[in-house]
Amino acid sequence: MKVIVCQNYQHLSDYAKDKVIEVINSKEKPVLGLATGSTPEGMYQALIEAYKDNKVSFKNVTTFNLDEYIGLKKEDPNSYQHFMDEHFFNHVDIDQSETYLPPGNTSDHQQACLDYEKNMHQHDDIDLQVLGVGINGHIGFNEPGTDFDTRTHVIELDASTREANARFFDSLDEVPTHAITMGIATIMESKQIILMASGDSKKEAVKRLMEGDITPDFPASVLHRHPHVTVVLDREAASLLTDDQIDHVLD
Ligand SMILES: O=P(O)(O)OC[C@H]1O[C@](O)(CO)[C@@H](O)[C@@H]1O
Repeated sequence: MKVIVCQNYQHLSDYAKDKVIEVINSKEKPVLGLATGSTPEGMYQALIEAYKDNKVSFKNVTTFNLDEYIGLKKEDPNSYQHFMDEHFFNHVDIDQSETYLPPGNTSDHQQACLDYEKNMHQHDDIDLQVLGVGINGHIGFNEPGTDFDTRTHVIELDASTREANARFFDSLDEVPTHAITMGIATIMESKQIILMASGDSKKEAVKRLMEGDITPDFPASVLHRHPHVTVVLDREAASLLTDDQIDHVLD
């Protein structure tokens, strides 16, 4: 696991943008794993700007998102489909029939999980998976206690996750109680992973990631078992790390 510390959120977003472009330019038909949440917003904005400057094209890119709330329609402003459309897909030349999210509003969610996995297997493995991390260590919506061998599945959201995400809804009651998420085994099949964390609220999670045991109680810890993970932090998120836990501090 390589740990990079950037000076601020903009630099972190640019670093992640460069990584995505490098992967896209290294393959004829790249497959990206994408995340939602506040953390990757700056990266998406930087990618849109790079596209407008003719520095990258998404024409041949396929994307699989990590997760989606159960019970929200695609058009709901809080659905992750809506997030991706607004923050990224609608602003670049990606073929939207090659952008996939787990469906959160079907009559049979178990079948939807199987179908999502099947679809992923019909494509090449994910070349680069973008991850954020929850304050409780979740990756995707794999909450503490999730087995490391899980594939795409339905999960009940932790109270702390619903509270953290309530900022996007009118009230806590409106935050869905369940979601569909790629499983931990699904995520670990990606060829390369970049995990971003920004801000003071993530410093404890980052410290635990670097110092704690590898345990389902802290799902992000599984990433120590992956051969190609880059953790990109801003100074606040890295503020509890010691110098020897950091590989590079970028100017
Ligand atoms: O980037 P944020 O908004 O802090 O969220 C962190 C993580 O939490 C989730 O949004 C789920 O709550 C993930 O998709 C994300 O990676």
